[in-house]
Amino acid sequence: MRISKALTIAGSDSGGGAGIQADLKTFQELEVYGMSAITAVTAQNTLGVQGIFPLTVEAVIDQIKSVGADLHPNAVKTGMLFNSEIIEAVAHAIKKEKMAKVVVDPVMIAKGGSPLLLEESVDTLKKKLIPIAFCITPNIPEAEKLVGFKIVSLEDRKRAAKTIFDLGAKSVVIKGGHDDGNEVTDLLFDGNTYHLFSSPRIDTKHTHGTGCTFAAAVTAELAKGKSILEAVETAKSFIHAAIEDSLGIGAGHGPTNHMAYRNRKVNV
Ligand SMILES: Nc1ncnc2c1ncn2[C@@H]1O[C@H](COP(=O)(O)OP(=O)(O)OP(=O)(O)O)[C@@H](O)[C@H]1O
Ligand SMILES: Cc1ncc(CO)c(N)n1
Repeated sequence: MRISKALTIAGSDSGGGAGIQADLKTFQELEVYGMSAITAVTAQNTLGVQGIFPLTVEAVIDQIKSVGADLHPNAVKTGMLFNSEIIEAVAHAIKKEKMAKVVVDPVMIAKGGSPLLLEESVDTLKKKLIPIAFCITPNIPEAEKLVGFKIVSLEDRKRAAKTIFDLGAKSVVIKGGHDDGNEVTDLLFDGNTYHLFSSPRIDTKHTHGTGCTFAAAVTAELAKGKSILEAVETAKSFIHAAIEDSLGIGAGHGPTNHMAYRNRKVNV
């Protein structure tokens, strides 16, 4: 059996709904072998982030090197990177290991408001990581930080996607979870065309880790050799099912159900 392989370079969420844990669960559900390089350990649950413990640059680099030297991932995802030193080290290690199909989820702030990236590190992200991204998946507030203007209309969002594309990413998805309205629309710009992916907005507070899960699904599909258009389409279906069938655990913003997409396929 030839299995596709994906590496996530991200923070650990002790609550299991976001970060490394969400990524590995998503890879597994999409039948991709998952590997991890942990950048920071967070003490976190559905109520918020209680502690952040970044790893040393050496620890982060060594994990990426170990995976690169032996397991050769078909695609890579980055999530919480926390500071400029880690961003630079990750960008350098990805290039050195010649890893391709890099999906950058520019994680900045957790749902409860805790910073998962230092404010001063946004510039490093733009200069070092975006130029090597095959795809970048900001939500609306993250995209605003990257481009420096407010995103209100669809035209603003298209202009923002083009601006981020011009920083060097091969494709850009600006997610619509933070927009309002009855529909949630994600916008993909692949350098030529703007594609819209819409679904009904699910009325729920259980959206912890939706961004990580969506980007991990894109990464898994790219690892299998799918096009960016196909990968985003599958990721949108995956996250919609995961939110719709959420597990209802924890007293705050609960996690999504990573098993929902597979269960639905099995039951049709
Ligand atoms: N209420 C909702 N109903 C349906 N789909 C949603 C909802 N909220 C988010 N999504 C989908 O989930 C994905 C993630 O979008 P979102 O903008 O919430 O990301 P995010 O803010 O990065 O998430 P995170 O909470 O992990 O930081 C997108 O594909 C979006 O369309
Ligand atoms: C570790 C980690 N990464 C990303 C997010 C964003 O959802 C989070 N809450 N925690």
